[in-house]
Amino acid sequence: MTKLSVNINKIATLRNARGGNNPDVVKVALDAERFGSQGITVHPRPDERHITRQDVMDLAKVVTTEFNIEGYPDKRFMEIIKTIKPAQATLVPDPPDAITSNSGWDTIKHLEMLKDIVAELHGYGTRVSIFINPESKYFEPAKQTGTDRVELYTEPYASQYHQDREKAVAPYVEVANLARELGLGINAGHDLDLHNLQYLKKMIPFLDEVSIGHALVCDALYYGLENTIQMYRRQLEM
Ligand SMILES: CC(=O)[C@@H](O)[C@H](O)COP(=O)(O)O
Ligand SMILES: NCC(=O)COP(=O)(O)O
Repeated sequence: MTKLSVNINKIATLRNARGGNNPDVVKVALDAERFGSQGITVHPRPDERHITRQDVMDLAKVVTTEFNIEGYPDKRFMEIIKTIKPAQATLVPDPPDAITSNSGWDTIKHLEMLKDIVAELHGYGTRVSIFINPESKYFEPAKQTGTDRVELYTEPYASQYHQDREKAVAPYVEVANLARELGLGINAGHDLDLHNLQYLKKMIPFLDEVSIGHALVCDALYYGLENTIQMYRRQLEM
């Protein structure tokens, strides 16, 4: 079964726009779980443009599904993980000023650093996932880091989907099979939506988890959060 983890970054974006507590990210997370989300994902970026460190502390007290925290493994991020010991930490190579995550790790170049980070996170009892581009050369080194899973960076798939979905998905099928041969768990995320999700799942039926935020929150403006979460869940169960 492929789990849906709802990324609530954009709920915090809306909240921060007015400086109050509306929408309340804790309430949205609890409601998302009640509506069928099988995990909650957040990405507390250094500039706190959306999810803040305090949000993460507050959510850690109440999230009952899998709590997945994404981020660049700097001192601030590692302190957050050490403090709350979430179910999963997803390492992304984002520079502080990145408008969004736009690439996976060069696991060849950063192998030794990632090995140390993965070992430290395992010491906290946290599963580790490493954000990765669909390029085969990065997968054996990813395995060498000791990571439990990789997260396939799916923006290139999403951006090509409408032009030629077979061509768009091909590299992902190739590296997903390689990851499985290596004994790596497989997550996927970035720009997945109600148009492209079902085909990705069909072509990679053994996906462990998808984390979806931006498109899902946008869809919820039209369909409501409960209906939207169930629409995404159905895409994974077809
Ligand atoms: C790692 C990834 O692809 C996304 O989870 C990322 O967290 C999106 O970040 P923004 O919500 O800041 O665009
Ligand atoms: N890891 C991907 C994620 O959490 C959400 O990405 P997006 O759906 O906001 O693009």
